[in-house]
Amino acid sequence: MAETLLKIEGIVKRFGGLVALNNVGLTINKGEIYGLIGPNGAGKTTLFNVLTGLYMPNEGSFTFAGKDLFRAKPHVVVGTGIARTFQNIRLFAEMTALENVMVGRHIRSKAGALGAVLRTKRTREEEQAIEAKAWELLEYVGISSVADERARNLSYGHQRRLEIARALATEPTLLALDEPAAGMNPRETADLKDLMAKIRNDGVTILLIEHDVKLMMGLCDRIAVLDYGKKIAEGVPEVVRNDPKVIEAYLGVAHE
Ligand SMILES: Nc1ncnc2c1ncn2[C@@H]1O[C@H](COP(=O)(O)OP(=O)(O)OP(=O)(O)O)[C@@H](O)[C@H]1O
Repeated sequence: MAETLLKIEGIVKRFGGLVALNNVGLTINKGEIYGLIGPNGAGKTTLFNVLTGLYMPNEGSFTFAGKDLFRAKPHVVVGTGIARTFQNIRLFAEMTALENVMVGRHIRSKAGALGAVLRTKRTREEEQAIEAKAWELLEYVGISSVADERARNLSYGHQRRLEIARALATEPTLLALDEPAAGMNPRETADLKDLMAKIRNDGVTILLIEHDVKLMMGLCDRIAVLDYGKKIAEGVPEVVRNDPKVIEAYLGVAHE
């Protein structure tokens, strides 16, 4: 029996008169790669923003790992185990790759602000542990060779991986990736697919937005399709791919 990790029901998000999410419900099981597809403006990123506390939903319910996260603030969401990356890369451009990951890791640190100012032994030890973990994560995503480069000087593919490492630094149970393959060449996309499979095999559930239909069909366990803020289909890739509503709204001829 699949174990439910995330469950939303009846989520409504309005921007003035625009209903960006219209009564959306879905369940993500522990250990799966769950895909979200749909045309531009369908509400995919809005849903991510609701799930990570950046947007307050108007209606609905949201539980994660048994906790009520409806209208929870971003730091509460992260603390509960949801991490994300952004469609438009949001790294600290002037910091090194290593420092970027260390920032992500600080959320799990215990010494606190006073300890950081006083540079207590405990703080120093913790700082070393954070740095060691950051190195480990850079190795994990395959970019430790550029650990000391500033983020802004990294290639696009490396920046995407760095964002993933930074998100993983918060030790998430659910990793939400918003178009991680956007702008990547086929080689980088294939490598990214392997990385996502590895992350899932290591026990992290993945929620993924992507327009690369081939990638999604080959990687996801289940896929939901949004169109004009409504979920119009959900299921295993094979079923979603052949759903006439999905073909009409999104897949069309171009993706076949
Ligand atoms: N902060 C906001 N204020 C007003 N309208 C918004 C806001 N964010 C999103 N919208 C609107 O909500 C709708 C859904 O947008 P959203 O970005 O979630 O779509 P999407 O499916 O992620 O699209 P894309 O594939 O282009 O990223 C769009 O009509 C968009 O203009």
